[in-house]
Amino acid sequence: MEHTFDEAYDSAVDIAVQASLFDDPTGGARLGPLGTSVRRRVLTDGAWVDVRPGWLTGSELLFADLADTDRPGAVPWRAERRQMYDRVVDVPRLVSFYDQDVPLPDPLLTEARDALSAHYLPELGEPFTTAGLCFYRDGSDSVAWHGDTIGRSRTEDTMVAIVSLGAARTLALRPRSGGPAVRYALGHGDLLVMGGSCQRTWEHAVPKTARPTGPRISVQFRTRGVR
Ligand SMILES: O=C(O)CCC(=O)C(=O)O
Ligand SMILES: [Fe+2]
Repeated sequence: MEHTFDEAYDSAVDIAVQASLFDDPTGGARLGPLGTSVRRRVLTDGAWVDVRPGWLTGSELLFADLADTDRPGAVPWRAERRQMYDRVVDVPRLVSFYDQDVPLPDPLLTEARDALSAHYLPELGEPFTTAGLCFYRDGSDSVAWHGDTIGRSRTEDTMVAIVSLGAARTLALRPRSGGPAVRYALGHGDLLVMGGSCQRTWEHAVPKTARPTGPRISVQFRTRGVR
């Protein structure tokens, strides 16, 4: 029997995928190095953004686990109302917050947090301790313009590290002092870190989109006493 190159290639890929799913409890998800693969963009007013595209690869199973509400240890997703400045607003997305010392819902998230803590320790001076998870079910889920200014971040510089899973969504940032927004399309496995004065001097948002969009989960790692 003759095989074309493509058929032979396809079956080899099938076997490789099945083998990795079978052998590896993470389903083949991997964190790449940080180091010099992280690119910094300096914004105005002492704010900056670091981006590391594709930091996490092969994370389809991780996404499915975080989205699955029936499995043991499932993420306790809840609808959110949030105090923003002087108002309480409806936030159309699901959230879950893992405080310091609460085990994260997947060992890969613990690995990610620890890798971020190690990479940023010289500059940040403290580890990332908490994880906020957000679930944007489709393009009509979003988060309005805000800074993460609850706690020390109201007055102090800090870092918020976001790992994005699932469908790509835009994370937009704009200076509070006025001026153009900057936009990042955050796709599967991308890392974005907001640093310096970013929470105080800039705002960020995940805008709604009319384009058909699959679900996205974002994981935000923060330091102690920062929301
Ligand atoms: O989903 C994101 O990437 C951003 C979430 C966010 O800004 C927040 O929860 O404070
Ligand atoms: Fe935020």
